[in-house]
Amino acid sequence: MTSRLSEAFRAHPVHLHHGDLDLESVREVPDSHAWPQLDDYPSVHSSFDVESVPVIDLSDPNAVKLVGHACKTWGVFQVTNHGIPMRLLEDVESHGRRLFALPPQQKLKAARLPDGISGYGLARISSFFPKLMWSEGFTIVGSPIEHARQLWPQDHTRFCDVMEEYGKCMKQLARKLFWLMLGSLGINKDDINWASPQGGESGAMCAALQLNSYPACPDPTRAMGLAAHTDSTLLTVLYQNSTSGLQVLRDGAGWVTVPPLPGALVVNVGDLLHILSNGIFPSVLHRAVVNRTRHRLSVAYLYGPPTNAQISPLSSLVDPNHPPLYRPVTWAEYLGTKAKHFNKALSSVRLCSPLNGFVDLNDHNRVEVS
Ligand SMILES: C=C1C[C@]23C[C@H]1CC[C@H]2[C@@]12CCC[C@@](C)(C(=O)O1)[C@H]2[C@@H]3C(=O)O
Ligand SMILES: O=C(O)CCC(=O)C(=O)O
Ligand SMILES: [Fe+2]
Repeated sequence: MTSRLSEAFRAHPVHLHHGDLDLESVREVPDSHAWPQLDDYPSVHSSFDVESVPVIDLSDPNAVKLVGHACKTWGVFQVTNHGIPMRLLEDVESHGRRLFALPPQQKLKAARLPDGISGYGLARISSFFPKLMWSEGFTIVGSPIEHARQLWPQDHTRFCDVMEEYGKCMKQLARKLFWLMLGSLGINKDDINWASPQGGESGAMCAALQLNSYPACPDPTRAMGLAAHTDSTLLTVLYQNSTSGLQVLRDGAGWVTVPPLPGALVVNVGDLLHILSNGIFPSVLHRAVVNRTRHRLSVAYLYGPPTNAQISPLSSLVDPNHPPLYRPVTWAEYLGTKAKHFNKALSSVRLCSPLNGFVDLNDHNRVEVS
């Protein structure tokens, strides 16, 4: 059976009520958006006493080693000298702003369908929480042209052109990052048949572009921008504007803010790379918090394998002391599992071998069997 990324959610429709609330204009956090226990872990802001997310210069001759270390210890890092022109980042940001600044009724014309993947709407994961998040999103898979026409009947091409160019540049960067990450594990292009430029027999690599908008919030201590999650990707490349909000969960340290650095991009390991690395790279839990005075925008490039390629722990990382921790799964299947089980998706594909002793979840450590 073959399927496309856009079909991944056919079997798992989510019916989210978009509501009539315009977050831009409310003066107080309404009950529908008030989260009772926001701080399940203490929040730390980068300061001298706390380690911060690594920043890696991609032109550094040591880049492979640095990337490998960051992936093993954090599952996230920032990159500079990544080759994406600043002008393009600014254009994507301004077109994103232009989209979210449209009147609510106009945006809803491009609403994501319950069983669809692209379009405007609340984060898919909203259905798992009793309270709504303080954000709006717009997801692009393939061409955004149909939705853009709904948004701007007279003038949709500028938006489409910028997003298309951004997608192309991101694809190259994501590919480069993917091979740097795997290179650090001693894996090269001959070791994975589905990852050749044409995708071997299973088709080309797939991706989604996610624009996220977080309006300023009258009481950020009670609202959640985007609830804690891991990405169902191989890796994600995130552009965040100059307003901070992204936080990653660090073992033993709590939530660590990833500070926006001008021109830098945030790269995180997703669930599928965690599986591929047989647990060596943690899929980092992250969330977005909101700001009292500033509107925040982020753009995530969610990079994955061909939708029907079987992803399983790489054979060179498996031996009697390191049994495979996960069963093979396709991206299409995994997205369905995520739609159903959300943060338990990863443990649901974990092999419960008596050897590895039912270790649950993305435990951030490889299980050593002696
Ligand atoms: C290719 C993807 C990956 C998706 C689903 C689909 C399109 C949109 C992505 C996100 C983006 C926002 C967080 C997330 C958790 C969500 O709700 O939508 C992501 C999800 C995933 O990584 O699972
Ligand atoms: O806005 C952010 O910083 C995080 C966005 C994110 O995690 C996502 O789109 O998957
Ligand atoms: Fe994410």
